[in-house]
Amino acid sequence: EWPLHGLDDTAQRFTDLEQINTGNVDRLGLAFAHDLGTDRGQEATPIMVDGVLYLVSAYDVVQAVDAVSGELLWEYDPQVRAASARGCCGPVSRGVAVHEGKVFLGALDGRLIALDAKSGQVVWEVQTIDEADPLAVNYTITGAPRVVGDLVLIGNGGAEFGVRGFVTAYKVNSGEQAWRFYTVPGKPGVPDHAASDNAMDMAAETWAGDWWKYGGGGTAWDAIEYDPELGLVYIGVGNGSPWNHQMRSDGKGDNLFLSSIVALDAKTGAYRWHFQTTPADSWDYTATQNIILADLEIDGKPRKVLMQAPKNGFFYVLDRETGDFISGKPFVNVTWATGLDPKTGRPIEAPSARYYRTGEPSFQFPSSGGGHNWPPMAFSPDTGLVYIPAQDVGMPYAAADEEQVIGAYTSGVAMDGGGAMTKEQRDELYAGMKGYLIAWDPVRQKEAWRVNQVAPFNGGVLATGGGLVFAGNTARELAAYDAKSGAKLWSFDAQTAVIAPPISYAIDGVQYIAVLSGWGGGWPLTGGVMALQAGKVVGPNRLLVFKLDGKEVLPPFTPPAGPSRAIVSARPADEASIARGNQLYARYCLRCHGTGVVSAGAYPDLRASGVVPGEAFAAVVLNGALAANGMPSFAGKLTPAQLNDIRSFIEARSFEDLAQE
Ligand SMILES: O=C(O)c1cc(C(=O)O)c2c(n1)C(=O)C(=O)c1cc(C(=O)O)[nH]c1-2
Ligand SMILES: [Ca+2]
Repeated sequence: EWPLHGLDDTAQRFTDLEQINTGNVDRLGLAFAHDLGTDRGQEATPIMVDGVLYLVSAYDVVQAVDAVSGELLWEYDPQVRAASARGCCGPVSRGVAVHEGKVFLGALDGRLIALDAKSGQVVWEVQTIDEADPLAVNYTITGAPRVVGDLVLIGNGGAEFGVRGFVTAYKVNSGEQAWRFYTVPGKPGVPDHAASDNAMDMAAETWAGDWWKYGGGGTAWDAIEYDPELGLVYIGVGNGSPWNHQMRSDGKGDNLFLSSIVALDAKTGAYRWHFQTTPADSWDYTATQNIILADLEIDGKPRKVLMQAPKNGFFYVLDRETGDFISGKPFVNVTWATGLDPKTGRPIEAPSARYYRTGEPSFQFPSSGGGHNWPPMAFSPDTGLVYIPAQDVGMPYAAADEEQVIGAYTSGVAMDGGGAMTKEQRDELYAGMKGYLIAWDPVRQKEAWRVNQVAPFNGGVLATGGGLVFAGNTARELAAYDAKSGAKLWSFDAQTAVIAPPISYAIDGVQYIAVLSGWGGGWPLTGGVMALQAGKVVGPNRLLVFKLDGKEVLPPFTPPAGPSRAIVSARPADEASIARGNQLYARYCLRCHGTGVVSAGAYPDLRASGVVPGEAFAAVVLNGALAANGMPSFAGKLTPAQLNDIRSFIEARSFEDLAQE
């Protein structure tokens, strides 16, 4: 079975199944494919219990599927399409949790929902966000809930818009709240009456200014792990809100517990220890990335460790009993820091890194997308290696001078819609982008091997007792590699990108590999041209299940043609309007419609949208004509004059890229 998000409490994503192995993986074939019926990103780890796969696809649609036949047993749709423009990265989910006959779903709109595992009927649901909070509309849930004893834990996202992060534990049977832990302090003098109270007194000493206006950030939008032996829960905490430390905290203090791993008492939520990977985060360097527990021999002594490869580019090994730093080294190109203090693990920052101090734009690796993002890494105790879907992508950081707007992208970093860079600058940025599967030795803190991918932002990883590593990629494949050498032994044309992590299970003596295919999440939405590096990779979303000698074939698929024709016959004349439109586009539109108004395929390409030049544009953007499809109304946020500026910018980009001779 595959009962927990990371398979078991170690969350190593290592199955000891070995029927499929290095000697026969070339015989691996499709057992069945199941259409998910949605058209956005697939990020979830399926859960397999009692012969049933529990999936959650885009828009949080949950399905129970027979794990041998592929028959759909039931489906539950929480109806979150209208909320799908909330959050940074599309209507994605990283999975459900299944426990004693219940399926738990964290829905995009903030609800935690318990379903009956047999029927898919709702047993209970709670709204985890305080709807009276003026920042409430900025919250989302994309992560998988985690069951810990008789509690189910869930965090949230939204730190690109202005929120205050927290994790809440609910009783599995009733949905009654057991405890809540805030990750950053609230407004001074306003008590929380939460499990985090004492820790927040300590954390508040590391903040300055009036950060609570923007919430401060610290969202726990992905990793929550549990060590039953120690009774500790480990929470991966995200970036500051806004990113810009000057704007958030007057440029003062480490801002606990941003970009930290925090250990809590599993029963009460009380603080136990923390380790901060990026003090005073200013780059969206979350420490929400997946956490793996292992027992490693280090300097001749057995150590209970926890491992993480957060966005900031350093691979960390910590003592999971105490939070003590054991070791850390860069696993990708890192320019914002020159290394870590060998005793404390505190980064030694490059002088240019804090763009708000220098007043200069500062080009740094990794970008806000991270050296490693949410696609989970895996650890094989057989090889002693961690397998990381990693990347080198740089990014120009500069302080924003305009006022930040709650409810829009509120990073405090100057955003460019993709119109201000010269072609040379863009080419340089794009040429530096690389994606890898890196095998990392956590004891020696050294790379063992790496596979070069076609483009960055590739799939999560599964390691197996058959000596294999499975990972999808943005070049439309699921692939298997030799865990010792990285040699590519097998691949399958999935007709679309595979970014979700594969799982494995066995039924009646047959081992299966299962994965969701489908592209979405942050990169294809915002990346624009950059995200097209691997070509057009949006295709049918499916559950794909493989076994030895599987004989099924996918129906043929032809990717849709790209946009071909400009929507205007001349570039708009008003350059000032185009420039204003570039800024407005960056703040309101880019996160779905892409840098430079280039769609990587997940959403309509506005450069070729007949809606933009006509009357319908205002109906869609200001009056919510397509709200049911997830395109929200921007009434009250954008004036008709601003809409005109956005139109000018889109038309200019359309003419630049698509005008016919
Ligand atoms: O700060 C946050 O609250 C937050 C939330 C999320 C999310 O919930 O998906 C992402 C991020 N940040 C983020 O920085 C990021 O790179 C990211 C990528 C993705 C994705 O699904 O592809 N989500 C998120
Ligand atoms: Ca973030």
